[in-house]
Amino acid sequence: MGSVTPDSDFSVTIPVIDISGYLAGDAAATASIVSALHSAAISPGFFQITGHGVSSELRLRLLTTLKAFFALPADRKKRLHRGNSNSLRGYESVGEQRLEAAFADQKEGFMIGEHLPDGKRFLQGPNQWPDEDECPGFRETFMEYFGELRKLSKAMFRLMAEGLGLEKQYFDAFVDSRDSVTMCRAHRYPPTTPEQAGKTRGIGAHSDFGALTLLMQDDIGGLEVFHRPTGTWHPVTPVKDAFVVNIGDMMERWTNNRYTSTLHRVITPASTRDRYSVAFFNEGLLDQVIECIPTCLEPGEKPLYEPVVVEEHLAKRYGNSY
Ligand SMILES: O=C(O)CCC(=O)C(=O)O
Ligand SMILES: [Fe+2]
Repeated sequence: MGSVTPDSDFSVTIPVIDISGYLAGDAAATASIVSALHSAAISPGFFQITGHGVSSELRLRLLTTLKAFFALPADRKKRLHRGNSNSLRGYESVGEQRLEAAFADQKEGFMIGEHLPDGKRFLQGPNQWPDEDECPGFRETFMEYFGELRKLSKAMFRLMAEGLGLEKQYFDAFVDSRDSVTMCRAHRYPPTTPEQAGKTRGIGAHSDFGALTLLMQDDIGGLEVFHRPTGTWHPVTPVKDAFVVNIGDMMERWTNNRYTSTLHRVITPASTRDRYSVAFFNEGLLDQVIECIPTCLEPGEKPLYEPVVVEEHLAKRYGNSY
């Protein structure tokens, strides 16, 4: 994927949507939130949400404990390597994932999910954690955040359901069952030099595999989305207190391409500071069949995709990226 300098007179707008009216139960506000979200999901497939109710205290506490975790000695982190896990839980060092063939991602990560002690299925299983005295509060804070993002995800799916003309509980079981697969990965992107900036990838160009991603990013910047018609890259500029939300491949397929799963990447800007982000991937229920949602088909229109089971779809996509 070549990098093209954006035209000076062309930019992609990433809408910022305040969802507080919906959370407060305001019907008029909800109608306009549903419509803003629906059109953002169609294009550009990325938006940012504010007024989401996840406290700044929790977000800051998570960032603080993440910094402490990534600052642990390498051998302590490697003890928690995701290679120990059947469900990709745990630590990965810089360069281990490759989302764009020509570049090893310049990030380190730590993945958690719902703790399922006897996980026998794909992506299901126990988490790995550092000892409490090594990294006080890390486990508790990360799991508290995980629970909050689960709740917020359910709200986002309800808004999408309304936008798609479905009953609002349509996705509830998919997103919020005990067995719903949700992978949450924290990242640290080491700073880069002016010489290296633009030549390496924090994370290579990719689209997300699952249905919907909620991302917390700090104020460094570097996340970019691809505009296919012009072949140009555009920043997702950090907005204070906002989560970035994007449509993944599963939702694109489910909606018969009504919603767009947009290619994105992270170019680590030249900086003296690390960049931190935390992605929450809603991957759904492994046995769910993803098959064109009825309201996404005009009379006479044909589904673009064969039905696929979530587990098969994810196994293929995760397999290709590691
Ligand atoms: O760190 C970011 O800003 C984006 C991460 C991302 O795209 C991913 O993990 O899929
Ligand atoms: Fe992504």
